[in-house]
Amino acid sequence: MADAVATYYFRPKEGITPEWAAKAIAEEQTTGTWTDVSTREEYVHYLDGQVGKITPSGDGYQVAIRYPAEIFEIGNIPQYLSVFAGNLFGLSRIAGVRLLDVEFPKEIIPFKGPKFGIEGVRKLVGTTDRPHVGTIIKPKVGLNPKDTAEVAYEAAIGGVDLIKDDETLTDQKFCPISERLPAVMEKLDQVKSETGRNVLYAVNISTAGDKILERARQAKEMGANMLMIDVIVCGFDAVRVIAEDPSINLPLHIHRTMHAAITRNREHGIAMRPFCRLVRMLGGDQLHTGTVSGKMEHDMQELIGDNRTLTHPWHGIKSVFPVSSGGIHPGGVVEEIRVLGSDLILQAGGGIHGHPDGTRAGATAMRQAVDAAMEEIPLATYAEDHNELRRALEKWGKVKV
Ligand SMILES: O=C(O)[C@@](O)(COP(=O)(O)O)[C@H](O)[C@H](O)COP(=O)(O)O
Ligand SMILES: [Mg+2]
Repeated sequence: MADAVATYYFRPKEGITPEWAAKAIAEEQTTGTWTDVSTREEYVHYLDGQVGKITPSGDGYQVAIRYPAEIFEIGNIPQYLSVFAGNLFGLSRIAGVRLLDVEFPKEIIPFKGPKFGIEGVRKLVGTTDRPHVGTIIKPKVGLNPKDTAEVAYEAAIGGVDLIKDDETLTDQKFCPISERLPAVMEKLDQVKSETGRNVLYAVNISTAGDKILERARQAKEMGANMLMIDVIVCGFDAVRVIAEDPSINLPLHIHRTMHAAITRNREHGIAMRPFCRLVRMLGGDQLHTGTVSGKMEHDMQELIGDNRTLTHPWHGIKSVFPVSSGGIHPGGVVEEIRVLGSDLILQAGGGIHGHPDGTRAGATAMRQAVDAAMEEIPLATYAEDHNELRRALEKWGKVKV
């Protein structure tokens, strides 16, 4: 069986050699600890982590550590994470260590991956190559089910392909799923009969581990056409549980709220790339990865690589739609598409509901910006005879990255 290979950036503390630090990581994550122990029988050494070539990188070093496939309990994602992303982060003689990526051999991926993927989601929405436009209901929380459905209708009739709950909205008393979901789906049925367009609504089913499957099944019963999971706070395996359930068969929109506590620090933590691989193998159909023009901290080269990890051929597993979200507005759309391509979901909350003429105009302005980009017409030119876009550019301007 092929091994898994994890690549780390690390910076040893003063007086500690990179060789010592790399070995400490490999030991800590496999059969070793801080001192030699008499109980480590010869026959366990086939599970030892193997330190690869150490190369200088910025203020620190990069190293690839090989983990024998036998160390993994096949299919147990929490156990996988404990090996390549476990205690190593706490080792005091290492000033900082960041997991950059993991090469997973097929043998340790007994999962089916996305049920829909980019192709399947495009089929549901009826597109072939243009980016999808999505919106997040704003304000994040507080609206009652009736007003939520009204906002959803305005965004859908304005042209969005996707509507989603915000990451903090679940089943609170002021907007219970049992009222919100049917109300929104009724409005989307109305949009379908008025326009022929099939708009997806990602209802947020994030909840406790022992409840999430039942909540997903109930949402399906209530007519959901897409589900949303906050993967970091729910746990990666929650995605697998929902994706693998044959009775659910709905596309999964994966939000990564809390990720930045782990991914943002370039000296210490876990980059987004390993999370992209996990979400892809476990069955997420869409995943937030970041923007090049928005409000959240981002690194363009890392982001391009993360999106490639979701969309490029990989062990025969379906692709995942990257979601560019967070401070997105029509003035940034052209740059997002120029840098990240058109297999992309451009998602705007403030950038749609903050439009001077309201949600419907905001949605239309986003679609117009996408059309301008796809037809390679300068945004300002396109805005001359597209009023919604013109008004958006007046308010937020154009972005250049
Ligand atoms: O709450 C928000 O901020 C958003 O709804 C965006 O709203 P706006 O469009 O109004 O900014 C999303 O949660 C972020 O995109 C998450 O960040 P990321 O995609 O980086 O995980
Ligand atoms: Mg949000």
